[in-house]
Amino acid sequence: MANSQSLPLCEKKPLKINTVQRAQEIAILFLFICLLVYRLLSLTDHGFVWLLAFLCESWFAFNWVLTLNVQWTPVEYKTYPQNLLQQVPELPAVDMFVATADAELEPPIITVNTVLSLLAVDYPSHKLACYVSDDGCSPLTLYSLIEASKFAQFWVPFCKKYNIQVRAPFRYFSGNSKLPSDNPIGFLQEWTKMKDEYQKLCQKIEDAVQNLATLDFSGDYVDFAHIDRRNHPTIIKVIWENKERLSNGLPHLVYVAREKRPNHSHHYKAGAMNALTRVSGVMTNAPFMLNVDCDMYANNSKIVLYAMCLLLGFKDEEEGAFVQYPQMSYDTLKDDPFGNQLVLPLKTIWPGFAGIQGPFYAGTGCFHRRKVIYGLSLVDSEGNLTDVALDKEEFGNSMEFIESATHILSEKIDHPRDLSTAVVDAANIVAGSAYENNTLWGTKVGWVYGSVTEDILTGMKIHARGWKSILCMPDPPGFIGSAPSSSHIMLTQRKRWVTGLLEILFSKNSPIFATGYAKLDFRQCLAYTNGLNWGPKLHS
Ligand SMILES: O=c1ccn([C@@H]2O[C@H](COP(=O)(O)OP(=O)(O)O[C@H]3O[C@H](CO)[C@@H](O)[C@H](O)[C@H]3O)[C@@H](O)[C@H]2O)c(=O)[nH]1
Ligand SMILES: [Mn+2]
Repeated sequence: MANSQSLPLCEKKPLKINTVQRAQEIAILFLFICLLVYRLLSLTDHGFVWLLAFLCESWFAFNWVLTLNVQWTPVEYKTYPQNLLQQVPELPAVDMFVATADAELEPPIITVNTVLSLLAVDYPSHKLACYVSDDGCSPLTLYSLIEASKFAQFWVPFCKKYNIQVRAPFRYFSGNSKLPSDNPIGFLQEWTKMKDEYQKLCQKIEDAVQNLATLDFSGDYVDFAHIDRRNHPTIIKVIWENKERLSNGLPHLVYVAREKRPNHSHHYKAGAMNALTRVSGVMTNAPFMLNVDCDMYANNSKIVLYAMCLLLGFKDEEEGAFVQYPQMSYDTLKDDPFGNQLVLPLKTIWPGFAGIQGPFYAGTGCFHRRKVIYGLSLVDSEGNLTDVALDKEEFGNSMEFIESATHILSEKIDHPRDLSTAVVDAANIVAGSAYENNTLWGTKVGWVYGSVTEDILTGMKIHARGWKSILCMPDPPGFIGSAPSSSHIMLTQRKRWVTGLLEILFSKNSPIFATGYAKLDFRQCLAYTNGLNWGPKLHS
């Protein structure tokens, strides 16, 4: 940890407020109130129509209050990675999760690019491990990752040597990235070689996609022969192990297809994240976990350093249960008719939430403290940290996992271990489909089940336990993902989001209860209510 005498790792600063705009907003609110009072006073004279108008205007006014609340105290965070490198000689380990679910809808080359961008971040490689969860249980995904790990042996040193910014090769070679202006000696030669190698990688993956039937189901792929993606045992493959623990080598890369059985609910992405949490727990047990969707590549090579500045830089850990990078998209349609760029939220909603109890968890581009995911609360009358009891009923039946979780909750740092057969066997057990039966996984521990917007629900429950969260908006942006490619796909996605959000608002998990009975800040409750109400607001 950084010592308190030293230079800061980060700062939280209020954003400048436009006073003219603020005055206008207050004036509008005042007019709303006058109008509502006038309606009320003259209700008896005009009857039903007046009442209807009163109700509509009240709804409008209520939404105005919600909007103002979010935008009232925006903040920004600044980070100082150079101070981190000077003052924290032993940087903490980070486990990085990438989730993919369907090799057809989410082409392996996209997942591969996300993985490559993570393997190449500026952070000591022996402190990183990348886990890919494949809910599609596809040999193509495994094959692509194996090939990508070979390419990474050249790509990662190349990126670090020339300080390349965008380390997802498909973006780097797409022509949007600038070549270094000073053109160092040998650069062009290496650049050309790298481009060739990347094209070969694409070709190999494309060939495999076209000729899946001819894939040789022996060796690494033997588990995939006659596989049924809805009914199969766990498959875990250590694709690359940084055995010598080289700080300038490649991070571990592990493929995980958790067990699926038709009579067991797999809880979609939340289930995948919980399985990866346990698998990584018994394998590397890093105190911090990053999770990204398979189509969200790291666009800024310093993402882990920034996040660590924010997670280690405040005296009170309570300041940050998680660090969230806003969601952004590339290749949106001209003029962005569907608002996929989410431009307005970047200016208002994200900094606004950050100024209350912290940004919501957006499901991707987020660094979590592992102990918070294990259910650690800040709610103790003496102000002490409290944790959920650590036993099989809560965490499941793996002694290896219980031991690793005990270390995390008691702040003990695990010694790095080899990813041996015994370790992989333990990981197989915790990725089993029945592992969570009669445990607290999905309720008090891990990602919360029961919502299609599990991210918002999981984040809100963390806030309700008294934690704050932190926004990280560096320039260039930390993560960029693909936007829905057609209006049809966009509408399906939006419908899913809107339904999920409304379900949370009207369930026992509603922020209204969480502010009454738990530690959700009242203004944060209003901010969540505003967000959960996004659908009806959009269309009213
Ligand atoms: O059974 C599943 C279903 C999905 N996923 C993965 O989850 C991610 C998100 O799913 P997607 O279908 O792409 O949903 P989006 O609407 O694009 O995602 C946004 O909304 C989701 C629900 O709120 C969040 O989980 C995401 O992080 C957020 O980016 C993808 O990487 C999927 O591969 C799984 O691993 N297993
Ligand atoms: Mn997606």
